[in-house]
Amino acid sequence: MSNITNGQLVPAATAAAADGPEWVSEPTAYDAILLAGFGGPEGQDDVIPFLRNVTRGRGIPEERLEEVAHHYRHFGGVSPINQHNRELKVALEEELARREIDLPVLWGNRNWDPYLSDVVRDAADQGYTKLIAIATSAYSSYSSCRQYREDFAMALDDTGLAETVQIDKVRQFFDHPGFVQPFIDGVRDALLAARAANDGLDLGSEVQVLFSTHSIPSSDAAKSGPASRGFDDDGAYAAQHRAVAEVVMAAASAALELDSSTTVPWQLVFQSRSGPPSMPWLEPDINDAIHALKGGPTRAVVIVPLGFVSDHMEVMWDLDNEALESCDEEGFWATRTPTPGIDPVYVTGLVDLVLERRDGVPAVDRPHLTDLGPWYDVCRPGCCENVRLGFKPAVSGLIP
Ligand SMILES: CC1=C(CCC(=O)O)c2cc3nc(cc4[nH]c(cc5[nH]c(cc1n2)c(C)c5CCC(=O)O)c(CCC(=O)O)c4C)C(CCC(=O)O)=C3C
Ligand SMILES: [Fe+2]
Repeated sequence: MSNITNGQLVPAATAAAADGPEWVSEPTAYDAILLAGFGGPEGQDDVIPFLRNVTRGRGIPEERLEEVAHHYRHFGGVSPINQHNRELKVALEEELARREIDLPVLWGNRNWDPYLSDVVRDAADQGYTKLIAIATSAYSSYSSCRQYREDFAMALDDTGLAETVQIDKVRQFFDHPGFVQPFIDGVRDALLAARAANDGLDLGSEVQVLFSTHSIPSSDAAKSGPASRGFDDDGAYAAQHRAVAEVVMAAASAALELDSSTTVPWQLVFQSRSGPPSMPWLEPDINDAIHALKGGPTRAVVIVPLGFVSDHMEVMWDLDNEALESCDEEGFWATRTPTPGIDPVYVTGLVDLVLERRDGVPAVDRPHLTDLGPWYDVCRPGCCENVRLGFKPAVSGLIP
């Protein structure tokens, strides 16, 4: 049976109504999990070809590419991200075995070996034709959701397997407890450390928690999420981050038993801006936000990599190197909290996401920590469109 309609791929079982309560897809007998990563270089010779893969047709200025190449070169041309995904694959396999769930985990990347096309071909060779994808990306936007869906469609097209292999994708998991809990633990521990290291620190005024995520072009932000939800100019992308940050602050404050009159100051900031300076991207930049704290009551800064699932290059360079240095310049005590990585609560949560999808668990029974969720199994028409690059076929989305 074909799952291509109007040039757009849709899964065999799609939600009936655009935004109705019945948006959950039907139970599906998946036969394998597709762990889909970003990919990264694994040696100096890989750096330039990798950057070309990522930025093809994107209008990223040459200076920016040279700068980013330098970040990779500094670490021997090796991004830690592939190793993270190898470790995550093993952790998922162990969790599946522990729960006696018979689903193999196949790993493929968008931008580097092992490429998605090769993995999809291998899957079909082994007889796996109903894949449930976990992309290592939690929020809604072109770069963090739709681009994965387009690359799945491209892999099916490249391999000629669009008629044979179905690729569905678990919902965006920004507000799933498995993803959020490691950030809550991290903020709690960081606030304790800040208090221990700074005599008489007033958590209600002298600390600043900076929730950092990848900046994206403002035009992508505006299109993130379904138009029908009526998000403001920065779209679902910013709204989801703000909502999760609120949950993290409330839970960490509760864990520290702060009295109800103490509100720890926090803000959402953006990092790793790329693209030409003339193109608007989400702001403020984390370094500008740190410098802007100068002259105020702030003595300690807690940096939370809320937009990232592991300590990859953007975390190692842009946060651990640049942002911590900005804090140092202003004389602030500073720390960076962990990413989910292979935290058991995160790994368990990812397996739960696969099972709720396999079993068609009703929306009301799906764990979610913000009012925005639980997010959709199947993306709404036009969700996370890229107005710069134009329409491309994508799996796991409803037809416009
Ligand atoms: C939202 C978002 C995430 C988070 C969601 C997710 O995790 O998927 C993310 C993750 C990542 N981004 C990564 C690397 C890069 N991203 C680039 C470029 C871009 N990212 C963008 C957005 C995002 N990116 C955008 C809008 C661009 C401009 C080009 C375009 O319109 O597409 C460039 C080109 C150079 C530059 O411009 O910086 C590189 C090298 C790595 C791997 C790191 C490693 O190797 O450890 C990871 C995990
Ligand atoms: Fe990126």
